[in-house]
Amino acid sequence: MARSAPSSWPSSACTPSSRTCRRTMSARSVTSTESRPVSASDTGAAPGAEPPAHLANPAEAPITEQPEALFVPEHFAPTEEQQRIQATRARHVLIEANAGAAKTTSLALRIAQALMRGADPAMILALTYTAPAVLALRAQLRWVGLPAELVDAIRVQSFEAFSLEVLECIEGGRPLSLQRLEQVKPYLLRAVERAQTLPGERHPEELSVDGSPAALAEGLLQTFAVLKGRMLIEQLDEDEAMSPALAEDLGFDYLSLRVRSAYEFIRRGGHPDRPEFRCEGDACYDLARALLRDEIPREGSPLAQGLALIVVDEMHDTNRAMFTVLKAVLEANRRAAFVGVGDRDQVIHSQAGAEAAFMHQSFEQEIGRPVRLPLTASHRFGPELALMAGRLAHNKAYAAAAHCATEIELLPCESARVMAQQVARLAQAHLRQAERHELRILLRRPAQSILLERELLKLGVDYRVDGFESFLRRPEVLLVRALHAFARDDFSSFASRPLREQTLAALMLFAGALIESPELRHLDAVTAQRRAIADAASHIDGMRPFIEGQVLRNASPRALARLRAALAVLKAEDLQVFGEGFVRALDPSGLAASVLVRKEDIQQVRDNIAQLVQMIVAEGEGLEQAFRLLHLLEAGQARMRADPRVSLSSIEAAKGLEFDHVLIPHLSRGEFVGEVSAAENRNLLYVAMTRARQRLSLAYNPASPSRFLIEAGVLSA
Ligand SMILES: Nc1ncnc2c1ncn2[C@@H]1O[C@H](COP(=O)(O)OP(=O)(O)OP(=O)(O)O)[C@@H](O)[C@H]1O
Repeated sequence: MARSAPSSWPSSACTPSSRTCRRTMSARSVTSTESRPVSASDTGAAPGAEPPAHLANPAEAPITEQPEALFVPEHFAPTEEQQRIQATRARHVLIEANAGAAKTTSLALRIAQALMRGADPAMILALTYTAPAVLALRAQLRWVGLPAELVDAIRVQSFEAFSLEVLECIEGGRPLSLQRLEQVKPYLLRAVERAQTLPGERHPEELSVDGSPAALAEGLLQTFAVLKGRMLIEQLDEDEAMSPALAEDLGFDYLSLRVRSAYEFIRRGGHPDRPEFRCEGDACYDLARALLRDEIPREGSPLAQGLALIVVDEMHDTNRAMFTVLKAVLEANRRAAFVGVGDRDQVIHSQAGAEAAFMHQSFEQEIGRPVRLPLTASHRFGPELALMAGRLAHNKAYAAAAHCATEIELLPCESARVMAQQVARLAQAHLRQAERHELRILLRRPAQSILLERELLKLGVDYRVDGFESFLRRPEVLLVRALHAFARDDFSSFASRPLREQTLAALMLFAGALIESPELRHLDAVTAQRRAIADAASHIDGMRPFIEGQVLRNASPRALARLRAALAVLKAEDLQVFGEGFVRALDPSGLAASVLVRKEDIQQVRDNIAQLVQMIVAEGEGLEQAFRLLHLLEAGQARMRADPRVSLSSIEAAKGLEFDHVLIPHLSRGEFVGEVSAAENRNLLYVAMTRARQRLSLAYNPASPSRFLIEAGVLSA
């Protein structure tokens, strides 16, 4: 039976552009006889009966006795499981399924179906945890066959971006946005001081700090992220005074909780309407907090957006703050249907309070009993990889669709250098293939890219980096390059303005310096620095005076001693002196520890500089030539094509995406680690492996392979 898309779309919410979109879509999506009609019985309702409350979704279209036309995607035939998700009218639907099991695709089909039913694109809201997940969902919306302008009209946003938009609407403006943890550090130190000096403090003995409070910064910020993500403080009784015993009950120390409340006081202080600043995660937290305190008016609430469909991708990464926002959005849009998808083995943000429970008991208790629908097989990769991924994820069952096959390749390499060379050759061979396939090299830590990038550049392989900077642009590498230029008084290789700006910012960061300028005194420190750097970087001759007049003059005494010692080594212009003495003189760990916050970032600086020095020494041609080579490499990199088929990235940046060929190097003991729990490292490898479509290459040192390779059954014990 042939069915056509509805001939008349509801006009109330129709904008001119969405009308155009709909016309295009209705022409494309006329269903064929192949489409399986999905009846109300799929969702538990008797055909023709009044929809029970748990099915109500009149915002999309009224339920009629007519069997419904299904949207037909362009490039593939949805499975019955996918069609059931697409056609469901259940009010709340949750889908928990393995990586690659078509969760995002099924959300895209569900959205297309809502549009078929007459929903305006503006009535659809898709929320995700990360920016890559936003891209992944948009890509699948296009893949199922929705026209580009229609996809653009659908709101696909991270919880943070959505919350920011809502808050802006309430607050009438945006507060300062702090991107780097280092920008937050001065506020943090003020908060420690405030907590320690607050009159009437009942437990001052709990607040004393041995040594510099700066050393506490990382731990404090991590604690804040968990407290905010979990909204622990907001769930306490307002009259309950904080005490060491209560802090212990909550699983935190008293000092962290007191500093947190001082920090929040400072962050909110000064502005009656909005906080002074926000950093990542704060918008979602602020909105959730305002909701819990009933500060968002129900009448005319900015959350009441007349939505017909709300979907959440990567729901396993939801934390309490996001869940609070989601609940309120559902509450304010009661006619909307909801579909959430996730995979508990992909939780890689537990540090921000992510919990798979929001797809289970919390959902059932606080929102309602959902209809759970299955997606049983991977459509991304073949059975061998599915088996490995299943073993890694605590031996869970893992099926693969019949059309998938993935080659698994093992690359034993006896050293990091050999590994870099082999991976670079593989990338070179990849680019020679006729097909425009994409190779993604996934790294656990950015420092692992240095040798590899050097080899890629040597072979003239175009590549892109995602999730971290190319090593040539990392602040610590720019610092070393700028010190060398300063020592020789030759800045000719800093020809581009953005490079000069990045370099001066890196120097200010490591010097621990603040801009001193009478003209900029009226500005806050962040804005003053941005202005001063923009001014100095506008001309190449501005580099030296800025380094002398701001960096070295305002550096902290300890940083200054390190920078001067490093300059003395560089002035010797001797490769051997450099190789033996540079790291000792600069003391990268000490330098970084006094200005950076996260232990992982401090280790990155140490590792990056160590790798850089090793690389320069290995070139073996003299110091000046080695630095010239760095500049040439950078110039070569700047000339690279815009869409290279080889990319290097962090695993976090690849989450939710997929690639024809995935290569994971450094799968050796002690190398696939970071400042997270063993469980989260395992999840990171699970996410990395399951991004592969046709080929997965795993490189490791055969003398000491990672235990994960053994647990996944890739290697025998
Ligand atoms: N019915 C189908 N037939 C063929 N391929 C399909 C089908 N459904 C989905 N796919 C493809 O399967 C792959 C995996 O789908 P998708 O990205 O939706 O999975 P996912 O469950 O969201 O994955 P992850 O959780 O790992 O991000 C995609 O390449 C998608 O285009």
